[in-house]
Amino acid sequence: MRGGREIAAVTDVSLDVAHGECLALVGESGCGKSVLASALLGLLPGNARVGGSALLSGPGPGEATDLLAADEATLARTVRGRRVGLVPQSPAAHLTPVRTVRSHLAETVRELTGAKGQALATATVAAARRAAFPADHLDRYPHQLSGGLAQRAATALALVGDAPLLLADEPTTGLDRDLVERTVDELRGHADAGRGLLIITHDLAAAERIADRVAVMYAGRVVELTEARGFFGAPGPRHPYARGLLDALPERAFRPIPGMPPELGDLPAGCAFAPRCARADAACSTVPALSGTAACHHPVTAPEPAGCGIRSEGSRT
Ligand SMILES: Nc1ncnc2c1ncn2[C@@H]1O[C@H](COP(=O)(O)OP(=O)(O)OP(=O)(O)O)[C@@H](O)[C@H]1O
Ligand code: NI
Repeated sequence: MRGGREIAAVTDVSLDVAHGECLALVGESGCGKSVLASALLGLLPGNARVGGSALLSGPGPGEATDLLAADEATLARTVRGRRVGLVPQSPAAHLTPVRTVRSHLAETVRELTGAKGQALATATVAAARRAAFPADHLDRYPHQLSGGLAQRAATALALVGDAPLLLADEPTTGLDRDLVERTVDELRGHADAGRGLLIITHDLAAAERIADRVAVMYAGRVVELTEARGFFGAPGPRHPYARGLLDALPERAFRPIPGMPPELGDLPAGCAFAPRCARADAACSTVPALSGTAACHHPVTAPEPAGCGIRSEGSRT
């Protein structure tokens, strides 16, 4: 909310992540990805309103906790770090400035595993190694870390608890390509061990590398939710926006989606993507429901020749 206005940052989202599964949440900046992750962990500012439910299986067999209904004490004591791990989007902001990375990691390892003494020291170094955080930088303070190192420290912290669900919000920001791959492979390992992984990323190559399914958000809504293999390969995305995201990649058509995402406080009536979409017509004045895998009145049904599907006005680079 700005200036007393109310903004719907996330609307009508329905997602699930299974044990052993990696779901990648993608979409342009400002579409609501981080708000969704923050809502699940009770980390939204006090003036935010959240409706609906978010069920996390456990703690016992056949039980589930509604994260949106849970009180702060429950979230702080039993959920955050233990049942749901978080790699936050701005890791530097989550590290205490006056403590070294070793001290941060050791505290988390002690809290979550009970390790003490030499075992704690060894486990702390091992936790850093999991996220490719260099052991000889463990005694640095947050302000002495590059963006990439702060990112790795945050990932190391999030992995310590081996939580049944891990939310990783842009976990590869600031990393070189080889470290991107190493990091997402480590995250994938979290899913391969039977846990759930929701990765939020701009990096479609990283999503393609590790995701089982992909959810595409646009202006606060999930517009496509589908198997990663068919999304990145054939037949490709069905939503024109999702198709545009892939076509914009340098290694694909390198053709940007024309225009800009709408302001969330000033959404067009009907399909929010219609003003940027070559397929839009009168039907798009109503919001399309997610039916099948895409929320679109005119989903793409077959691969299209280059130049179709996206309105071609605007610059090409
Ligand atoms: N505390 C807040 N007060 C007002 N608006 C907010 C607040 N937090 C987020 N928003 C708005 O909610 C929208 C969604 O933001 P969010 O951070 O979830 O986007 P995102 O998809 O994660 O983008 P990015 O890829 O840049 O991280 C944005 O338009 C943002 O301006
Ligand atoms: Ni974000």
